[in-house]
Amino acid sequence: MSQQLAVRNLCVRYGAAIALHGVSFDVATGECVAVVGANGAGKSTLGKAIARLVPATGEVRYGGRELPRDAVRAGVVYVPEGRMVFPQMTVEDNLRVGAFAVRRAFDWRERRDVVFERMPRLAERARVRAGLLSGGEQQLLAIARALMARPSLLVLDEPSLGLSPAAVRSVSEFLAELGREFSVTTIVLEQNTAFAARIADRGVLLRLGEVVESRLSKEELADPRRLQQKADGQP
Ligand SMILES: Nc1ncnc2c1ncn2[C@@H]1O[C@H](COP(=O)(O)OP(=O)(O)OP(=O)(O)O)[C@@H](O)[C@H]1O
Repeated sequence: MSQQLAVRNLCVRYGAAIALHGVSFDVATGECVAVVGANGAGKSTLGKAIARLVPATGEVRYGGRELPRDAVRAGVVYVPEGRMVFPQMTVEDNLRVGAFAVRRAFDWRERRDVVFERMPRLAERARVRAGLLSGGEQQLLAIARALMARPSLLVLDEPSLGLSPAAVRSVSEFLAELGREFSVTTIVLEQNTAFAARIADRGVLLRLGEVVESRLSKEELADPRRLQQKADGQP
């Protein structure tokens, strides 16, 4: 698999506070990589820095080139935590807004049909106001809205946050197939390591803004004791 994303020596400061400190890792085309770490480790900051939503120093190279400021146009879309669908708008209109994120002219209806075909639960609720959907359905809608921009790299911030165990299961089932269904590379920023282990090919462990380990196996992701040992610097 070719290397698609190369993050090199990424640093982000919020005033005097350093949130990311020389972060480097790669993601290959079609991979699903989970970035895990405790509260405040820098996961969201890393996702936003990759998607060019916060100022950073260092390099984000995508497809061999420096990722431009307008990352969405280059195919990189960030889905914030907390779902943030437009509650008063229908499911379909939420998708339509997602298509407007890219300024290329294309038929949004065609893309909607592709998304609905793979997400029948949303298709059945096309005319329902998004605020009436369950938490899990809203999370799926947030992902679907991002897919409307036809990304090649999706950065998902805590997709399991605030969901019931059943909703976590249905979102993880969808995400596990996402790469194949939509030819998309995925970075999932997660505190829920059991969820991360279910969907990701491997993990990157962050601690206090630094990468502790960039090649965690699925088995390591699923083992909280092992992760804690690594975060504590034990071999
Ligand atoms: N806008 C901001 N201004 C100042 N400090 C910030 C800002 N955003 C984040 N931080 C700080 O940067 C550090 C990393 O935060 P970040 O949200 O990236 O971590 P996280 O791993 O995503 O945490 P969580 O899992 O709690 O969402 C934290 O110490 C946080 O307080």
